[in-house]
Amino acid sequence: MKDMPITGIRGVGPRKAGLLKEIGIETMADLYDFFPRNYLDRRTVKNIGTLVEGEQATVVGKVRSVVRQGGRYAKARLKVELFDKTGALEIVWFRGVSYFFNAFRQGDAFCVSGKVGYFGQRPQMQHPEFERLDLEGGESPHNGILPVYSSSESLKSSGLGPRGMRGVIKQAFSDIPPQFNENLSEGIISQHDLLPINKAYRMIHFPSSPEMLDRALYRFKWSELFFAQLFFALRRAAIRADRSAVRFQRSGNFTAALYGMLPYSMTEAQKNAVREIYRDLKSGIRMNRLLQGDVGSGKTLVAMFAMTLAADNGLQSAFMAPTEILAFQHYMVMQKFAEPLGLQVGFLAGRQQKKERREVLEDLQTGHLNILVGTHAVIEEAVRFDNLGLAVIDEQHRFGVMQRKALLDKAENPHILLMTATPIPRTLSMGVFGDLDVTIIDQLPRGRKNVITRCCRESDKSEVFDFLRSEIARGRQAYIVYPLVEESEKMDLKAAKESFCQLRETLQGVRMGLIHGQMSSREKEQVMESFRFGKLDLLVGTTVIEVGVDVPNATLMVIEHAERFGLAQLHQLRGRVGRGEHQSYCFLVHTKLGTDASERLSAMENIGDGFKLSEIDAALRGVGNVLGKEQSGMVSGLKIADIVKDYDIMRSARNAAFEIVDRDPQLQDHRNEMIREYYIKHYHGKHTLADIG
Ligand SMILES: Nc1ncnc2c1ncn2[C@@H]1O[C@H](COP(=O)(O)OP(=O)(O)OP(=O)(O)O)[C@@H](O)[C@H]1O
Repeated sequence: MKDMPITGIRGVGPRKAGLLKEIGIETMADLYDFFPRNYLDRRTVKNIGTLVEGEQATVVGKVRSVVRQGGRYAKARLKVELFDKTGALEIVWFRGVSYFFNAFRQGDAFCVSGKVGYFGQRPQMQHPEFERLDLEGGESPHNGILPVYSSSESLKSSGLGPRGMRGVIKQAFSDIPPQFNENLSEGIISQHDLLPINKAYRMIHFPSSPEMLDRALYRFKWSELFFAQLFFALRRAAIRADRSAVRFQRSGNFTAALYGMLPYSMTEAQKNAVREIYRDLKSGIRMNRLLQGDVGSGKTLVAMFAMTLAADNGLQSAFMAPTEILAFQHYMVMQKFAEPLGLQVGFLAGRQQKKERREVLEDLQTGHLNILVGTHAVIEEAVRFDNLGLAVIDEQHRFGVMQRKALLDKAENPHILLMTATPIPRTLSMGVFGDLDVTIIDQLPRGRKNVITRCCRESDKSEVFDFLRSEIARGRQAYIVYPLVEESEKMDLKAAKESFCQLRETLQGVRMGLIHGQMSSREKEQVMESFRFGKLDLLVGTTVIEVGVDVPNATLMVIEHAERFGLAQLHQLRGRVGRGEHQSYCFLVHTKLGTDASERLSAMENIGDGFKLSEIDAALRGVGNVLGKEQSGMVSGLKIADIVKDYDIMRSARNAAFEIVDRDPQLQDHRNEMIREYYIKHYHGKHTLADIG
């Protein structure tokens, strides 16, 4: 029945069916699932006499007059006067005058929504949303709630505007009253006080009261989020059910020695992260954990502890980073820790000489190497481990699913530690990383000071340079970063190179280096190394210095054309300073500022916490854009629920989903049959961000 074409509905012929197909409605089921985009209800309908300037309001009234003005030489406009028993409202159109002229007829009733302005003493709305009502037919928001369906210009002109759609859907429900298959168990429905599915469908289309509408919306949001979380719960259970991951039995000498040689005390957040990871590794269940930390929070050390525990248990670790600069930097840090412990660390990247590479591969295969650090070179076919027990993937979102999987395929069932320095709002974590265990490092090492951040104009640059000189005179180092975006890559690079030449003139005596993506890996690494070892005072570059670069003596970051960067990127760039005990500074140099850019830069001036900034970013750009394509899988699939606004509903649905899977990991219990059926139909075969095991 639900698969039947909509031409079965009285009044829907081939022409209307063709138009509906354009908006994705072909079958009866599509039509039932075409939920209203909005509702007009008596809680929001106001009397015309009570309208207040500036408010967004809905009114219902009858057309008293329709006047068309202007035309050939003067600007055309249409004025419609709408009245109710408390007053009159003027509605004005400056565009689409002919179309609207035909839409309004004297005596017809309309419901209009828009922003209230005042013209003289009279309330006015310009270009409001409107709907014709059939008051005699009982269509009045005063009598109940009126669903408003999305429509398009072509649908409207063919009688399928919101009103026409209402008619079609009403007909669909009354011709043969549909029966929907319940997809939640009785237990869940009563425990969470949800509307049964048949009632929920009816109430979402034809709510009998505002309360019923709220309950119908709640039911659909809840079940949508429930199945999304069930997907996570089942994925997680499947990974945990696989008990073949090696149990790391004990912390041994290496771990103790690493702890003993630390030049600083670990933060509580670092200690907690290590504890959680150790608990996983020793549990005998495969670890699948994401370590999310703000910039400079010390994730590398946490990873080092995990890899040291692997070594204590005679197992190898792999550490994969997205760029050579990063991989090499990690290699050096790990080498520094590992050498005194007697652990062997190898490095693998595309640029290596054949002989060097052969030696690394041999040492890896014979088990001589404890840790292999590298770029995606570590997933190449020729790379064979003796006994890989732990795979660490830094900046995990910069690798594709296949690349991450390739690393895990290097052993039977290695434990997985994913890392990211791009915080996402905590509230989103549950919806995005729902099947991963997440550890957050939200504390910076003791003694770190906030990076003092200031916006300045091009014209203030000479002061910025004076400051830069004084920092360098005090033995500190600095970065100047230029934007480089794909669309204008050539021009941007040219600008960065030219600016570098000019800077040489302006900042004579300052030892400076240039770094950008078109240099060879070796050239880049040479410049980086000179900077790291203090042979350069100033590093001028494009965003290759964005993520992970760690030079604690650098205290000044100047970002040119800061208005062109996103918030997350600005925060990452700023994170390159403030990594040692010295007070650090960030100057955001900008030219013209639009509203969004100005909000971004002011957020940077006032907020240092990456998690808070990510929330602002999500509010400014939308959740989907912040998460990026791959990460927003579940978010973009949501039809009715909103991952941010419906956070509480998600929490309730998630608890329910995880409880069920805890008790019944295969959904075999007959009480879960309906859930299972629906799940298999809609979710089977999909994958998540963590779906790499
Ligand atoms: N507990 C600590 N006390 C003092 N310094 C620390 C501590 N932990 C790490 N560090 C130092 O802080 C700096 C940042 O650490 P690390 O490079 O691991 O940060 P991160 O979390 O990877 O940050 P990013 O993502 O910005 O690269 C390093 O120089 C490191 O030696």
